[in-house]
Amino acid sequence: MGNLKIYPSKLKGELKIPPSKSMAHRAIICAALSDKLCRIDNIDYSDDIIATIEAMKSLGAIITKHEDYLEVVGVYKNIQNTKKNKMIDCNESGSTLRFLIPISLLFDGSSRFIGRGNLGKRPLNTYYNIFDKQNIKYSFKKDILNLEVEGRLKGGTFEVEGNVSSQFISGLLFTLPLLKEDSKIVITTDLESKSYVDLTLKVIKDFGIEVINNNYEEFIIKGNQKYEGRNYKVEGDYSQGAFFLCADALGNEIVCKDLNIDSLQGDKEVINILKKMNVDILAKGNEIEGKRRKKLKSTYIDGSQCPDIIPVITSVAVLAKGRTEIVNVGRLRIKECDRLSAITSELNKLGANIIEKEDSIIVEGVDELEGNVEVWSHKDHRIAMTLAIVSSRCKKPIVIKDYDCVSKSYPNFFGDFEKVGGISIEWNVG
Ligand SMILES: O=C(O)C1=C[C@@H](OP(=O)(O)O)[C@@H](O)[C@H](O)C1
Ligand SMILES: C=C(OP(=O)(O)O)C(=O)O
Repeated sequence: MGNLKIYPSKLKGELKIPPSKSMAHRAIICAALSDKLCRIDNIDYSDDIIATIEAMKSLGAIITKHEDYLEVVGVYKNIQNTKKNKMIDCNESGSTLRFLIPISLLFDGSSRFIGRGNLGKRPLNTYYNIFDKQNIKYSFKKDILNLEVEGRLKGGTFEVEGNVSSQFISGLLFTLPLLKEDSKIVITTDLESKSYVDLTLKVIKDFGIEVINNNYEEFIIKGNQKYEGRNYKVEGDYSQGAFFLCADALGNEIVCKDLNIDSLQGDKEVINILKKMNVDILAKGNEIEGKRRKKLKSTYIDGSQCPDIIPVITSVAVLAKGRTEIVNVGRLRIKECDRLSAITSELNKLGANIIEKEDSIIVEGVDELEGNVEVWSHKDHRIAMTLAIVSSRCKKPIVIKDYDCVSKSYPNFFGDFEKVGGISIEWNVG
């Protein structure tokens, strides 16, 4: 994996923010389960999206990649005729894995799920509990993803915790409408990452599926429904736009294009958080820009609903006056790496003052960051991108080790970074 040396520079210009990874996963899945030929526009072929495309192909959908759109022939009519032993490589994508496990149980034969990185360590117990109740056969290895499942999911009542990963709820929401029986999902704790459930409900509805949402406490799903094929355009990604809006908060001048101000994406919360920190947000149509007032102000942040923007928000808090407390973020430990520990150690190497607690982090703002060190992405795309953005405020250059993991969600991140004036060179640490 490569290392990149970044020289501090002011970032300035306009960027088209890439399409939403979360919305793209959902649109591909719905199209691939539908009864027609669908065209999905505005697709970025990140590693995670490629994993979902390949996974749906393994289940029998016919998917053709074009430069900026995807052609999908849904598998609906052939659901009984797929290969008996299916292999689904999720790479490092938690969404692909947790969405596809229940979907695979619509099909005959067995499915083996494999993957890389931290994926085998991310929790799946919610599904194992369901398999035990429904006598679905499964076997898995500890820590390395190698899960084999075989059986037919049956409708009924599914009790699911809401505070491990919303991806289990999404996975069931995709699958249960296609069963013969009616179903109900009962959420047994507070629901975190709620907006991702909203995104699932929105996209399945766009493809013709009806679900009754009783205040996020239970979801009522009639069986025997059908995904109606249609064309779909994926909107811009707030989780990625957040990097450049936070760059604005750090004193850069980037206009983010293609962000829908009416989006349901939970990471749009970056706007409210930055406003609280003394950043004016100027929105004109689909263009958004942050303008920092004199001094960044510390604040109190609840990260339970927007985990993916917390690393980059922390990098803003590092340079805000006073103490910022970021709470309810324990689930960041079960992402591509332990993100709480990674942001604490790497930003502190640059000169930040962050204390890591079990479920929160405390940031005491500093006036400047020294840089002049090697930092590590922990092979996590959101840590690599956070470190690149904060480098613009370091006094001296930094080296990011394993920077190329950005391909998981934003393959052209460093291309865009360079486009707005970022200066970097490949660096051989030796
Ligand atoms: O459904 C989705 O698209 C996602 C849900 C979130 O996961 P959790 O629900 O596990 O927080 C988020 O962190 C992930 O990047 C994408
Ligand atoms: C955690 C992420 O994705 P996933 O859960 O799909 O691996 C992410 O994109 O930050």
